[in-house]
Amino acid sequence: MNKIFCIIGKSSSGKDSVMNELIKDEELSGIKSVITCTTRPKRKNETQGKEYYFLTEEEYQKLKNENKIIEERNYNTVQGLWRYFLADTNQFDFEKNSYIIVETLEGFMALKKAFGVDKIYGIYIFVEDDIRLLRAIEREKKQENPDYKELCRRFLADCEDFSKEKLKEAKINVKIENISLQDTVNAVKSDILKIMSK
Ligand SMILES: Nc1ncnc2c1ncn2[C@@H]1O[C@H](COP(=O)(O)OP(=O)(O)OP(=O)(O)O)[C@@H](O)[C@H]1O
Repeated sequence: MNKIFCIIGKSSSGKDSVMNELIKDEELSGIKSVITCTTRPKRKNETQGKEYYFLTEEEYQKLKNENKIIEERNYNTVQGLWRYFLADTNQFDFEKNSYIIVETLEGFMALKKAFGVDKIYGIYIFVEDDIRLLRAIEREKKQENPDYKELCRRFLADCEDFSKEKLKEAKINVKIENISLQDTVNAVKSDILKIMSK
């Protein structure tokens, strides 16, 4: 059954790393990536249209005025307001394709509301906080202008965004621990193939 598969997880849990491996996998070539938009600055190793469409605040305002935003979340960061949003529903054709997207918990809930519970499948990627923080610091070190203040803000915000209560309420379909990246990718892949073949 075709669905939108949502990869969900805290900051630096490994969502993008998992996603990058899945989209390269030929067995999953029938699944289209849903690329969301953001107004946050592009990181050094990111590519326009790959991880996100990096748009300006003006471009966001235009889409908003045209009622093309399905769901959005906004963060007041130390570098200013960063928006993350999904625009335009026309891209989904469940007769033909399944889709995959990296989502927040709120985004996952919004998609269930917009498309119905049966169409949305949540995959929660997690790793213990100590490992996650170390991975976040290592990733940040490689940036041209490392922003450890923002890293800390996001780390703390995750505690609230992914509280036990919210995770329970969201009813995510499956939870997978990201110790070895390859094992995680394999687990996610086999779960997706199982669901699609039903
Ligand atoms: N299994 C793993 N073992 C070691 N390092 C990993 C593993 N998975 C991911 N990483 C590394 O951890 C860092 C965070 O991973 P990634 O950027 O994929 O996380 P994310 O969940 O997409 O984060 P964010 O939401 O903050 O963008 C990256 O530097 C990545 O290379």
